[in-house]
Amino acid sequence: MTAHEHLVARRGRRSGITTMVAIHSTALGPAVGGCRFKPYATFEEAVGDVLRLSAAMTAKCAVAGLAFGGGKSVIAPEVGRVLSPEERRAVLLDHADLIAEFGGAYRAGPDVGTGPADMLVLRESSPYAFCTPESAGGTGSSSGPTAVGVLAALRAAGPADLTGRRVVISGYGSVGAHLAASLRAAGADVVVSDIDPAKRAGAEKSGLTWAEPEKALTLTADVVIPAAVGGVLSPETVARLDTPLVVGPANNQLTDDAVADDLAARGVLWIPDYVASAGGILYTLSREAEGLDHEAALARVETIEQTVTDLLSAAKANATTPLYEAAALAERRLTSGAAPRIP
Ligand SMILES: NC(=O)c1ccc[n+]([C@@H]2O[C@H](COP(=O)([O-])OP(=O)(O)OC[C@H]3O[C@@H](n4cnc5c(N)ncnc54)[C@H](O)[C@@H]3O)[C@@H](O)[C@H]2O)c1
Repeated sequence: MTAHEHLVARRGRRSGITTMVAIHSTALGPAVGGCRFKPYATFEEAVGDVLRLSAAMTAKCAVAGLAFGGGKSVIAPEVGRVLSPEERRAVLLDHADLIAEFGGAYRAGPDVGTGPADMLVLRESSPYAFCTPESAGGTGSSSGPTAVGVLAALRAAGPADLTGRRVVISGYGSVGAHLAASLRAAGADVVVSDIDPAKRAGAEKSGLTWAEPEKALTLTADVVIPAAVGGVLSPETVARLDTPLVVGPANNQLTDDAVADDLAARGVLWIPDYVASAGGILYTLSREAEGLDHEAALARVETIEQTVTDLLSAAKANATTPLYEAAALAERRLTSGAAPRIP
């Protein structure tokens, strides 16, 4: 894929905290991507993350059929620093100024560490933030539609009937909780896991089985769903997987693209994260940028099922992996400069 178009990092004039915006591609339209608010051990680590995540957004939008490009932004307070509400607001306003300088070429949404209320603060400087709270006219959290998209991908790749099937979800957060509820309602035996032990009681009360986080991904299961952080699929973890299928919303699950070949060699079907996790962005942009209503936007999220079906057929016909076919599809759309409008 092509090189990045822009990377700007700035120390905020109000907060003194470093924030950055990376635009990977605007070939199909303005770059969209979440604003991640988290401490990084080094500046280079934050830069690496924003570059990787923005490139994944280009592929996510292209494969989803959106006329948008890929971007991402990061707010990186020093490790261990606890921000007061005033300091948090100050750094968000600093970041909003940086976003405004791009004149709409980058548009932010919530990501790890930010939510709809933060998007409202970003909006104070420019209109370039999605997912403000519903009370403020936005579409709020996109975790529900993201879960709907993961379930659509699972329908294309997994067992037709989930009754009694064991599904392990690593990360019992917003998307993980939506998925757990839907999968349990579909009759699956759902195991959840999270690094936050406070979530255990609620999970067990909802009829879910709890697993320790360090073991979750390698449990014997019909489906494993990474729904926490990136970088969880490495050559070492893949060698210990005991499942035929991995599909989930966590961004950048592979430590390296070559891990997709390790997964295939072990007979594990892995649905590329940027394909399975596109439900949130599809829903949000369909509503907020294209003016579709709730039902029409959700119907667009469901198109992920057909996208995954097509990628699996292509991978079978060409003896490749779904990642190879997804990357090739993104590249074709980026080179032609057109994202086909998906109804
Ligand atoms: N929310 C969305 O619309 C959306 C869209 C696309 C992709 N994603 C990605 O999906 C993932 C989940 O998103 P979310 O909105 O549910 O986030 P969230 O922050 O609500 O939940 C993540 C959960 O993972 C837990 N966690 C963190 N590290 C863990 C570990 N090592 N093992 C187990 N649990 C761990 C956290 O305690 C938290 O409960 C993230 O990677 C996010 O980037 C989310």
